[in-house]
Amino acid sequence: MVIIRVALDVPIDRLFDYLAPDADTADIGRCVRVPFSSRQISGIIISVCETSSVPEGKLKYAGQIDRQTPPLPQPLLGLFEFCSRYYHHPIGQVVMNGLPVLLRKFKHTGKEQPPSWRLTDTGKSITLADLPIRAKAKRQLISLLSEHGIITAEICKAMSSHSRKLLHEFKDLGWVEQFTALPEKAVFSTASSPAPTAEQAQAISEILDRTGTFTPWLLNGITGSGKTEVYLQVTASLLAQQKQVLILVPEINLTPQLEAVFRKRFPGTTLVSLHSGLNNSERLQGWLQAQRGKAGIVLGTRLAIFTPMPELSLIIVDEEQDHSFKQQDGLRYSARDLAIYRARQANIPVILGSATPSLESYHQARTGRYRLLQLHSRAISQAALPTIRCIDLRVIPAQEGLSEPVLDALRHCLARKQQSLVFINRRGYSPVLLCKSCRWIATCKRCSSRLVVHLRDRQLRCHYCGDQQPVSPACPQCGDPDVLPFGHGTQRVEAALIRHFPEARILRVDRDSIRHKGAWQQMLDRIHRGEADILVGTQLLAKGHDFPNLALVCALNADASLYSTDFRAEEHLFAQLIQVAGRAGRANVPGSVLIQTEFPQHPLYQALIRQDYAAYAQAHLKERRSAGFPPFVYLAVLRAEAPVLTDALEFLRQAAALAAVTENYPHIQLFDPVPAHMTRLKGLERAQLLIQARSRRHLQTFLGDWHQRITALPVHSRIRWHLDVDPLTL
Ligand SMILES: Nc1ncnc2c1ncn2[C@@H]1O[C@H](COP(=O)(O)OP(=O)(O)OP(=O)(O)O)[C@@H](O)[C@H]1O
Ligand SMILES: [Zn+2]
Repeated sequence: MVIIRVALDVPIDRLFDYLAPDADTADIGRCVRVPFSSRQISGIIISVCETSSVPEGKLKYAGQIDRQTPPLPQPLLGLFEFCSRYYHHPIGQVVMNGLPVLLRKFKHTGKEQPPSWRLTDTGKSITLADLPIRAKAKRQLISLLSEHGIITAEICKAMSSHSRKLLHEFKDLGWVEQFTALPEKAVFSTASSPAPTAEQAQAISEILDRTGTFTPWLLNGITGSGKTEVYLQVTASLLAQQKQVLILVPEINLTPQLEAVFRKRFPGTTLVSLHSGLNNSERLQGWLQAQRGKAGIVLGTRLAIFTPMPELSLIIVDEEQDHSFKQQDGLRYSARDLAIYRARQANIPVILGSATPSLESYHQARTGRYRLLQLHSRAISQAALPTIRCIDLRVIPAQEGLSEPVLDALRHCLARKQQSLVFINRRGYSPVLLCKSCRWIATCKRCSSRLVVHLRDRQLRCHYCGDQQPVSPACPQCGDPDVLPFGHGTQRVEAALIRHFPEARILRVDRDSIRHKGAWQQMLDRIHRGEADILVGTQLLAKGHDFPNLALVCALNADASLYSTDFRAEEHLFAQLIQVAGRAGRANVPGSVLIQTEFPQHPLYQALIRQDYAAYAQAHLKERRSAGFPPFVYLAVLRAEAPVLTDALEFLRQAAALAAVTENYPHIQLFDPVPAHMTRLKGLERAQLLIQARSRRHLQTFLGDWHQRITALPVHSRIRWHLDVDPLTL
């Protein structure tokens, strides 16, 4: 009896058994249609076996197995399994989350290029003497393999079915493996690559010295130090060996630029770009090219970590500190952390690159678990780090968000025909609508948030749930017509700048202005062509960009996140300001940065002025250690939401009671359930329970056991809950 064990996209953490008389081990990793509670759904075959815990009479027959598409390779299945175990998320949902939609739906278009066979290292050590004289077919096959190195798909097809079966038998023994041949030798345009600086050369050679071994590198290079060039030259060397490279970037907005740089450098290499902006068929095509080894480079956002790449030899995670690498709903995985796992699994190097690494990664590098590579100076010899100065708003007031020194500096830049960037991390016109008489503030009905004024379309909008309503002409509470926008967003600053500099070409870049397709690329092109003098932008413009003529950066409302309750807020702000400051003076024009603040003496700004990431990180790590925060402890959060807050809290109390912490898990600390920082979201009340452990192992052992018990709790359908391992926000 042949039974297949299938991962299905259902919220139950186990595999499902089906009868499949025609299946064999070659079907592992293939998609299959199966009956599931009166419907047919798709799943992935995880294993093939002969027995099941389900009584024989109750087993159903599987439907069609998709043998057109190559099966998911074993390492990818291993990654899914790890991900399911580590994040305590149902295996079927993890697998299905990682696959292109069309593959899940059986609607693939690509024809399979059958893989070839070759001996593994174990296989190479097998000699004819190891095989009985009678086993003629086996002996022939081994001779054939050792003589030719490989058996191509065509030869395999021409062989007898018995020989083909033997190949699969050899595979089970670990003697042979299947692989998909890479296309002809990759071509690069070496002409366009600059001679690396001494620091770059050092980094490149150290990385290349350790290809083929699991080595996590932290490439900590200041802004403009040419980290990209390091990625490019290491990639060039690996492509020349017919290998594949995976590059992860935090945001879809960063993919086109990096993609352009890589395409230009490697015109003869197939580069697949995978990000959330693709349609289903584009995603599937890219995925299949990667899986068949045709794509030398895969570049994408976090989901790309699940791309099958048979010849994967390097993973690069650019801007590794970025929070977008962590998915914030459903399967809450960190693509950066999975990259480390995957690199270990494939025994290859992984480069985490950043000017301001996360404290977690920096700590790993300082304690020797990651290897640290540093680039201390800017790559272009004339370029230096910008000078940073604080403007004390207590002494020098701002009007419409802009202080006189900022206006002066902008004027100066305009006169010299240089670009400037006004950074304000808040879109809309103003973040608050306030009644002067009764202090009423417009708030969202569904969230604990204030409504943002979007003056152009005269709307109040919730940036959390998207709800909107017209700006009311009078205060709904007291009737006073004097309701006013309070505080500044990008639109308001743009309007003020237009008044101050009517002759300047001002370009606002935020999520509202890049909404329609193609707008983002058009804006970037305009900036690069020098068709904008003053850029007003949010964090969209803060990182990764290389605008050579940008001389001035002014940060307006940075203080907003200085005294946040979130223990990561400061780290995040420091990184963001270093990033945005780093946009200035990247080429031949010297850069300067002005920061408007009411707290110029704050240690964060003092460290920023010195642009000394290392000193800042070390001081902060000390604080984290004494306060008992990551990376010195390991966290998980159990979150619950319900229409009524007490229900959510009650559920968490029940869950806490299941933990029996003190007896079985002395290394685990459970905190009291509390309302979430943003208690109401999209009409639901949210609460959370923090779990802390001294080691990852302790945390995982506990969570595995606890999660099972919570799953077994009878929970009212009004309550939704999830576990977030290594949460970024509390
Ligand atoms: N060896 C080199 N010689 C000359 N120019 C170089 C060299 N390496 C990089 N550059 C140039 O230096 C500039 C900055 O490089 P890049 O954008 O890679 O910096 P980065 O380290 O990624 O910075 P950030 O962290 O700010 O994104 C680019 O214009 C790049 O072309
Ligand atoms: Zn809302």
